[in-house]
Amino acid sequence: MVKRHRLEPHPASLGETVIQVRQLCNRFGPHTIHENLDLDLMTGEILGVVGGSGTGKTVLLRSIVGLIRPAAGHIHVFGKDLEELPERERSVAQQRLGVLFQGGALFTSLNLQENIAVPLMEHAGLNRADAEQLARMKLALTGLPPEAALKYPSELSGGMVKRASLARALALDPEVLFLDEPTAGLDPIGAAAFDRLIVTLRDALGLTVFMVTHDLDTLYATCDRIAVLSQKKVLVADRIERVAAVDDPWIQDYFNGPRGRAASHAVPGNTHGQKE
Ligand SMILES: Nc1ncnc2c1ncn2[C@@H]1O[C@H](COP(=O)(O)OP(=O)(O)OP(=O)(O)O)[C@@H](O)[C@H]1O
Repeated sequence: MVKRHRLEPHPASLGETVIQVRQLCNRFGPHTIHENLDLDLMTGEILGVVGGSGTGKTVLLRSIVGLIRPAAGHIHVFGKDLEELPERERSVAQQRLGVLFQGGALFTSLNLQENIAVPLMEHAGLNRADAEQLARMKLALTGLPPEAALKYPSELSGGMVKRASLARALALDPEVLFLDEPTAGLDPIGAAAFDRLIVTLRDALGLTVFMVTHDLDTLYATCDRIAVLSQKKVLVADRIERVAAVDDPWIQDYFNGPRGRAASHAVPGNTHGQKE
């Protein structure tokens, strides 16, 4: 088994609230997904968002970035409610948010540098030559070799697609990065490398990261705090050892089941999960 050691914790104490979700309600027809959900995302942190399948993690992500209109509640991004902003200002605020969607969402008919050049031409007004040059720099930032720039998504491994998708999420120099299941489908070595990349980029670029994941190793290796979605709200949002101690059946199964204990044992000096 590949052990994924916890990376250096973020040196700075948690900053200000960059995203504030209050009393959020999301419904699809008769189905209520979120009911009065509250959550804060602090500047500079990596927040892991976990919960059972269908608890609404992706819906929460999509609500925050403005892709789903909530039934009720408020989402303040950089201190402003995106819904209340005029179109132009909303678009500027949304460009400060980068999203790595589940599956990557690259255009299959474009090579990698063209994929990343698209938002640079559309939103930053760059000409094609400058956009593609900057696109190659973004690809390098995510650890891809120069020759990857001219490859098409179908020619790449899963890990390379993730990196290219990350490069596209970073195209417009966002301040907050949203990741939906970033390590899903990667082998343990590729997943561990992606964990390191996320922490390195957070530190180097001063990013704040909101990450939906089921990957316990990723949670232990990268996250400053974990938010657990359950019963239509955020049940708890705290440091992992405190979350794992919460007396809730899903939390106990998840963090203190065999896989949770194995992931926590991979962290040097961690005592959580060692008691039966
Ligand atoms: N556009 C939509 N229309 C109707 N229902 C939707 C829509 N998007 C999501 N849902 C429903 O909302 C619920 C939450 O979905 P979501 O994808 O957020 O769950 P999740 O917690 O991310 O799950 P998983 O861990 O399995 O990816 C699911 O029941 C899903 O079917």
